Parts: sequence; C-alpha cells; structure tokens
Amino acid sequence: MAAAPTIKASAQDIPNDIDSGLFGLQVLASDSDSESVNSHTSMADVKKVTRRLRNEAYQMNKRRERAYATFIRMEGLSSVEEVFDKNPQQAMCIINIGFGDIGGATTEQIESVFGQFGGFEHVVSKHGKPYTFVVFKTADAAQAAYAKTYGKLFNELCDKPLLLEYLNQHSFKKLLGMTLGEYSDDCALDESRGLYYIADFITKEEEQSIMQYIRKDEEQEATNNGGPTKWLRVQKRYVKHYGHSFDYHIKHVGDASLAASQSLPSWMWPFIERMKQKLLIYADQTPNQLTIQRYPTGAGISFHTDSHTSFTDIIMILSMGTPVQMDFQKPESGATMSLDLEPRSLVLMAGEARYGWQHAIHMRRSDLVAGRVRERSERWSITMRTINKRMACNCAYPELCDTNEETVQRLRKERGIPAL
Ligand SMILES: O=C(O)CCC(=O)C(=O)O
Ligand SMILES: [Fe+2]
Repeated sequence: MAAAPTIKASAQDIPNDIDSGLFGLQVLASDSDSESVNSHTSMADVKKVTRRLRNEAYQMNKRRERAYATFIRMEGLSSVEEVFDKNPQQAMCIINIGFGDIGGATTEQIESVFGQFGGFEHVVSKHGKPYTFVVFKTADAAQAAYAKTYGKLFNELCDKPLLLEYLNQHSFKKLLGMTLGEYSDDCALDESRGLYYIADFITKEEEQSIMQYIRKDEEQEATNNGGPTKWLRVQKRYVKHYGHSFDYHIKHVGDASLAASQSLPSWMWPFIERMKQKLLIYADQTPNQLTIQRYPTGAGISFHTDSHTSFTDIIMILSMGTPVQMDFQKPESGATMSLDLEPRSLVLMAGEARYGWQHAIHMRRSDLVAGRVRERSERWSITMRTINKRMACNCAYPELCDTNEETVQRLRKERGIPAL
C-alpha cells in the first residue's frame, strides 16, 4: 500500500487570511520535523493542528510588524516598501536578529547558518541595530537560502523564527555601502585634515616589553606605597599620568606650576626618539606629558577633544593589546568616521583632526569591523602630548575650544599667566 501523503506545514506557509480548515497547507514530501497528518488522523486532530498553526502564523505576523516598525524608526524611513523588495534580490535583511547582548547573534553564528548555502558572500551587522544583512552572489542564491531558512528556528540564532526580507538595489548600496574607514559625508578625515595612522609602529616584542614595564610600575606602586605615579580609575578604565597630571574634575592639566611633576619613564625615550625621526616632529613638539591607560574589556572613553589650552597641537596615541575602533565626530556638521586602532599602531592627530573633531572609544565588549563582530579584550594605550604653556588657543573651532571657559580663565589667573 502506498504511504499516505504527509502534510507538512509551518506557520509561514499559512496565508495571513486563512479562515478555515487546511486551506493554505502545502502537501509536501515527508520530512521528519514536519507536522504530520496521515490516514489515521481524525478530523479533530486536523482542527487542532490547524488552530495551532494559525496561532503561530498570527504570532509571526506580530513579530514581523514589530521588526518592521523598529527598522523604519532606526533607518529613518516612512515605510518598509522603500527598502524591501518582494522579488528575490542578492541581499537580504534578517529583520529580527541583530548582534548585541540581548537576543543577538554574532557574525560567526549567522555565518554558520547562511554559509551552508551556495553563493553566500558575507554578513553585515550594524552596531546597536537589532537586524542584520546577509549578502549572496546572486539573487537566485539568496532565494535558495531564503526558501530553506525563512521562519525556521536555529539554535545558533537564539531560537527565534528567522524573518527575512529582500533588500532592493538602491537600499543595498545605501544601507550596506558604507563600511568602516569610509566617511559619513563629504567631511573625509584623512592626512590632509591631520589624522595619521602608522601600523606596526612598534614590534610585538616591544609591545610585550612596554606592557611589562607598565606592570612593573604597577607592582612597585603596590609594594612601595607609590611607584612613579598613581593609577586612577576613570569611568571603567585605569589611568596614569607621567610628566604632568591631568585633573578630570577641571578637565585641565593639574599642576599649578606647569612644571613637570615627574619625568617621563626612561623606557619610553627610545620610542619618543623614533617618533621624532619617523614623524619629523619639531623639537618643541617633543611630548612632555604621557597618559597610560588600561582598558579592561568593555571599557572606553567618552567623546571629547583633548583640552586645547592644556596641550599643544600634536597628539599621539600608541595602542597595545586588543584592537579597538575609535570613533570621530564633528559636532558642527554631524560628520562621523571610525578608525580601527590595531595593536602596535600609532595615531597622530594634528590640526583639524586634533582641534575640530571629537574622538571616543565606545564602552562595549565588541566592535564591528567591515560588518564583522570582533570581540574585545584588554587594551593599553599611551597618549603623548605637549603642555600648552600659554594656556590659550586660537583655533578655528570655538565650539570645541576651552580658551574662553571660566575655569581656564581662573586657572590662568591663579597660574600667573596674563589674561587674553
Ligand atoms: O586610548 C586611546 O586610544 C584614547 C586616549 C585619548 O583619547 C586620550 O587620552 O585623550
Ligand atoms: Fe583624547
């Protein structure tokens, strides 16, 4: 006797307007995870299954509506029709799975599901967004993956039914075209604007030895009741100053005399010498203030511009440990950009990058680099600056300049520096 056909259905197969019975259920080949209705199934069972499936379809619709609303709000759209396409396209949006702590998945988890399909290219996640994009080589390849994944549960993907939409061509470019390292406007921040990035400024061995020196200073501090200088906790990071201290309450160099309170650690001298040679900085730009920072995983530094009246033009940052993304913003125009700070790299900010932009390292446990989630661990950095003895600045960025701030005027008076 021929086997009874198995009716397989999952919630997504049921049309939204289903009103009774088995309408809309597809008759498919047998499949172990399918809902089975065979010749022994009573009409009551069929009704039960139908009711359950209808309820699932209703829940799924609700989920989809919620995800649409979030997408529209976050992308500043008036409707989803602006971005989604009914016809298969090369890129799809998983509208209900993003990356992050709550209900999120990592790039690797999403790849592990979609990477099984032919023509898979890559996953693009966006920070703080509860949706993700999956790109295929062709619309046909995307369609094949869509057919096998839509509405399905994957335990790698938080056991949520996968909701997918094809992305129209225009939105593909608009939403996914901008990768890190590109700029949000015409305000490209580059060397002509004073931002320089030197990869592998120090070797791996040098990185290790600097970290050892820092740890040794730390031990000395613990055993000697104070080593060269003290670690302070600022937000979630640890900070230590050499040369001159920095007062986070007044947001200014702390030493009243503006005389160096400490010499720079001798292990830094060879690197400062290398900077002078490689970067051709002038003698009067030789750093005389160092800030060493230790960022436990997830720590960061809020958006700021290094005080214009505390330090002169050139600021350099040496990175060690985990790579992180540094974000830049220009409050006046809203322009933004990100720079990936690899360990052992040196960043130099001068001119517009130093005076006219703010920079930050967001407090989070991972970064997105070209659409991939990269977990962070511990990071160390050394910021090198030169004290601004005039305590004045005549930059072209008054909105970020502290020259006329009351505190600075008071400090100028207290420190015997003539008023402007
Ligand atoms: O740790 C870093 O890379 C950033 C440090 C910084 O912005 C600062 O010290 O002002
Ligand atoms: Fe800074």
